[in-house]
Amino acid sequence: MGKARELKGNEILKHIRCKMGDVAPYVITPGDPARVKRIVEHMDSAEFIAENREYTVYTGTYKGTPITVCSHGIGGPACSIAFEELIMLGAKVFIRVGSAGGRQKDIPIGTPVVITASFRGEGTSKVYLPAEFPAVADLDVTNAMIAVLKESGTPYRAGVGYCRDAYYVQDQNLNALLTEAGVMAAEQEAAILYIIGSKRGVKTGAVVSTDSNIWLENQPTIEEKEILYRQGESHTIRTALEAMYKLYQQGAHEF
Ligand SMILES: O=P(O)(O)O[C@H]1O[C@H](CO)[C@@H](O)[C@H]1O
Ligand SMILES: O=c1cc[nH]c(=O)[nH]1
Repeated sequence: MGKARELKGNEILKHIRCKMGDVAPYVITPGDPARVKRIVEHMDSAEFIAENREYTVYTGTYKGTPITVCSHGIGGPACSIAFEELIMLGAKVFIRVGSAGGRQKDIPIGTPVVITASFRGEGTSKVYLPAEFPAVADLDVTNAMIAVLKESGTPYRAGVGYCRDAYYVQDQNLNALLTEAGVMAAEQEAAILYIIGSKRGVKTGAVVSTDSNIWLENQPTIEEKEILYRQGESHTIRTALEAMYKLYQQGAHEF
């Protein structure tokens, strides 16, 4: 396992602009900085730590669980920087709270999807580990999120995600193949998070709300999609926070 780089003294890291002591062992990472604020609203309290480029960071507690919320931006290079710097500062358990395109016809927009593993259709993760290595979420993190969704009776899906680089390129043959193989949702960061988790020895998982679905015959307007996505997002935020609480009770960060 490759260790994260060690820090020098009170070093402030270049991108997330945090230093030792700023980051909790439990980290929730949305892509969108605006989502950070919507997550933090549900915490007991949270302090603004730093804002630089696409990275906005708050640290606080949820039901006594020490949690940092840090946005990671869009795509592999941006998110890998956030994950690496957070790990250097002591992050141990990650949940990505994201958006994604539904890839099964029966997934309505606004559905929470727990990504249990991810197809590595992007470039960044291959710099860390060869393409044959599976991008898999930590079982305890995944199980905690599924338990929260089951307990609340929220309709959800769980399964393999499709992680990719080029948002505006659609390979229809690959899309059809992956849907046939049961892939649930397409997004751009879960595989990188899971591979960095394996490489650096931290626990990772992801829950996304679908904001679209390429297979729907009647495509909603962007405004209708946003309303449905936000309904799903409220479930993903609650799922991540409650899962972190469960994991903290289990001592998931003690390794
Ligand atoms: O909403 P976030 O978390 O950014 O996730 C998804 O949205 C972005 C693309 O619109 C990509 O980052 C993709 O992974
Ligand atoms: O990558 C992504 C993210 C959100 N929605 C999509 O359709 N694709």
